[in-house]
Amino acid sequence: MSTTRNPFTSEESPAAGVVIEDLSKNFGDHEVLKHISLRVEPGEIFVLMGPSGSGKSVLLKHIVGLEEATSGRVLVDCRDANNEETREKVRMALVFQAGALFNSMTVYDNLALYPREHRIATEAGIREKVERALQILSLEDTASKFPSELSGGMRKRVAIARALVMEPQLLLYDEPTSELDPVMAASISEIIGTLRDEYHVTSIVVSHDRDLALSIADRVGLLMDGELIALETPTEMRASKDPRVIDFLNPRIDVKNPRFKKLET
Ligand SMILES: Nc1ncnc2c1ncn2[C@@H]1O[C@H](COP(=O)(O)OP(=O)(O)OP(=O)(O)O)[C@@H](O)[C@H]1O
Repeated sequence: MSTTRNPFTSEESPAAGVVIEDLSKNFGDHEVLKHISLRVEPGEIFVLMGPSGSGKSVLLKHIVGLEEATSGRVLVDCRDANNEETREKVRMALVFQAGALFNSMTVYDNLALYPREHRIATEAGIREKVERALQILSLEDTASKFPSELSGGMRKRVAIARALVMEPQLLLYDEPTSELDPVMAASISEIIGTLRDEYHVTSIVVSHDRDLALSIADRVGLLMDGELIALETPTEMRASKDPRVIDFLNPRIDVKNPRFKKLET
């Protein structure tokens, strides 16, 4: 089993793997996920892509135990994802689309919130962890600022720093580069890559960002209409002959025949 070199202490802790076995999910008679099977290895960066509404967020929710499978199962670090004990035993951190920071608290207090609530260290120990996380993400100057005073890209970095303070075995990102300019998006991708390379955190990233997926992923999964139609390395995906993969990665803009008109008729 690969291990996570904890960035905050000398302690070693196992990076968590994820196993999804024949997972299906229905909401009423809407089949949102259809017989999904995949493994994310400890220390891997797995990027899940797919068109809007294809089921990416629902799949992520199954991994963090927020949705229950209609059939099949999800294991995190060999434990049932829906089991309450799994959330206590496996340190999972989720970086949300909008960052989900508390606007009434400084950046420092946002980062210190989890370790304070869970009494995982003394105040001096918490300071050390928070300062280390801010340093990893080059955010040292923002500690006393409020989230509203930061740019969108900085807020995303703060959200990642806050997740790091939890010393996660599994980091899940939901659209980490959405609403960012291409340079900022590239820097967030680099950070995700660095965390894998230096600390061997397992990362699952839901993203529409083709550049992110093809540059930092170990493997990419492509969901379409609830089906996992491709599960490949970026090199394999670039060379794919599947027209659905080619179309998704290289969308053509056809002003004479716009897609939304097709949807209306
Ligand atoms: N709680 C729910 N009840 C009913 N339907 C739901 C629920 N959650 C999601 N869905 C439906 O499941 C489908 C997949 O939704 P999901 O949010 O996973 O898509 P997505 O791929 O993450 O899309 P986007 O890229 O736009 O975020 C959608 O049709 C959505 O309406």
